[in-house]
Amino acid sequence: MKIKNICCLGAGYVGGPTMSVIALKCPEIKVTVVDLNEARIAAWNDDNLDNLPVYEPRLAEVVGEARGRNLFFSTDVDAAIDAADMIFIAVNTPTKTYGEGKGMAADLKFVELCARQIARIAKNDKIIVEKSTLPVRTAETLQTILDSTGNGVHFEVLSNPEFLAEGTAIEDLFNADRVLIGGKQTPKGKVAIQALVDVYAHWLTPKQILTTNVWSSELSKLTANAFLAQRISSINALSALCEATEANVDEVANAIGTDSRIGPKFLKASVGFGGSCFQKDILNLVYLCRFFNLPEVANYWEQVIILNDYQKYRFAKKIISSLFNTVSDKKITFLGWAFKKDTNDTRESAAIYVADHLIEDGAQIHVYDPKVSEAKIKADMSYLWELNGLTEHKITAKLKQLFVYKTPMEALDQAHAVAVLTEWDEFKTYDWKSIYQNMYKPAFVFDGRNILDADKLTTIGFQVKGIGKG
Ligand SMILES: NC(=O)c1ccc[n+]([C@@H]2O[C@H](COP(=O)([O-])OP(=O)(O)OC[C@H]3O[C@@H](n4cnc5c(N)ncnc54)[C@H](O)[C@@H]3O)[C@@H](O)[C@H]2O)c1
Ligand SMILES: O=c1ccn([C@@H]2O[C@H](COP(=O)(O)OP(=O)(O)O[C@H]3O[C@H](CO)[C@@H](O)[C@H](O)[C@H]3O)[C@@H](O)[C@H]2O)c(=O)[nH]1
Repeated sequence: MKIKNICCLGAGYVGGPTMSVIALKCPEIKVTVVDLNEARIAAWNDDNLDNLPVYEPRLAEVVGEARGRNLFFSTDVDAAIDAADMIFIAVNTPTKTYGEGKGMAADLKFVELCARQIARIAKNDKIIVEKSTLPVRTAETLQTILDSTGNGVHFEVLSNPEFLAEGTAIEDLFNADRVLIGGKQTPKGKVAIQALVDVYAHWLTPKQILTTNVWSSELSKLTANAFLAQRISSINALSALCEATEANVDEVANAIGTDSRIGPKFLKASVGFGGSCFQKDILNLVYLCRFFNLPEVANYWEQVIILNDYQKYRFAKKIISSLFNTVSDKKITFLGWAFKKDTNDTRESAAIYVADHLIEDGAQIHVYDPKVSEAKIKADMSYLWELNGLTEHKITAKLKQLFVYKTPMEALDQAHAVAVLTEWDEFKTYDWKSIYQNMYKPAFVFDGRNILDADKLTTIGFQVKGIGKG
């Protein structure tokens, strides 16, 4: 079966880049990405490619080539569903903030709405591809909804989780370690799996395309993120021990990473992992384990999150204790707000939680991030405080302790301390000598990413505190 028309529900960080790459690599397939969010779609259609709603290196180039040729962005969801023979669901699946499973389970309401809409519109057979990250056995729920509300057409549900990391999305899609496709082992299931394999085979080798049953595919996505996050929490746990013993966490990571069984990647100690996926997916895994009455397994994975929270708190506490146990009315400059470099995404960024702790202690937080806007930074804090039950009055008061700048030098002028929250390359290139001259003394640098040259900064006169450095 040859796919001619693809539709993707959800034009976010996954739907936008993945469909752009599919369109680029498969010029004979028409790809339409739809979203309910009109502003987002307008931004994807903006003539100025600098205004795309997602910042990713090389994304503008890919969109520029395919858009209008065989790549389209639209809010007409019904028309796109009707025309497609393969429909990707790439909508958000955040942690539930209400009701049963609040704070743990994935909120599947957006996915369910997609299934109901597809069932209502579809008049011919369609392949439905789960691209969103979903709890194991969601395909069963989708199939039930599709079959019981549909117009008698056949729906074949595949699981095709996405493994791209933000900041390297295009590179990850062009040269994926692997693409995973789970489907039913029935004749129709196998045809659907092959149809999706053929899409990816436009640019990936057979070795890069793995096929499994649906449940293994769904569970592999949660497992991959749990293992990756576990490595970060492991090295971050040891960073605390390094600080107490004068060992150097980067040296320890390098020493263990050269063991080919351990490997060097994902061993960078930090202020804590962020992003929309790790925490959400592990909480979801923990919830599933408890649901299946496996409390020991649940507790094991939950510790990865507990340690990550500890790491963010520890960083904030270190700033407070170093600044003579009070940050009240002191200017602390945050370099970086995004959850990692080369993205404008701030979801679950460590910066949000560190800022919360410091603002609670009376600090004035002055932020510069090369890709994150003032509105976004303020919205991130307001959202956290709303979730924590703060009144509007209290939120307005706390926002007065938060300042955002368009240039780093303004943010750094007359600061008591600098904290590096994101590992943007440009921070390494600043004129740290003149920054020092314009700061209160003693001038502190808290490098939450261990990216700055600590020896050089110490020579200039800074008091430098890295992560996991004694
Ligand atoms: N962000 C990542 O790097 C990443 C990587 C791999 C997997 N994932 C998973 O992919 C999924 C999407 O993540 P994201 O970061 O792209 O989310 P996102 O919030 O950036 O985008 C989701 C989009 O779906 C839209 N949407 C919601 N309901 C809709 C509907 N019924 N019809 C049409 N559009 C609808 C929203 O308006 C939003 O624009 C999640 O399950 C996530 O866990 C994310
Ligand atoms: O050694 C490391 C590596 C990462 N991080 C932090 O961990 C977070 C997540 O980073 P990364 O995994 O690179 O970015 P994501 O875009 O969140 O990607 C993860 O989550 C995606 C969504 O599920 C998956 O598709 C990817 O495979 C998975 O890497 C960020 O805050 C990083 O700064 C560290 O602190 N130390």
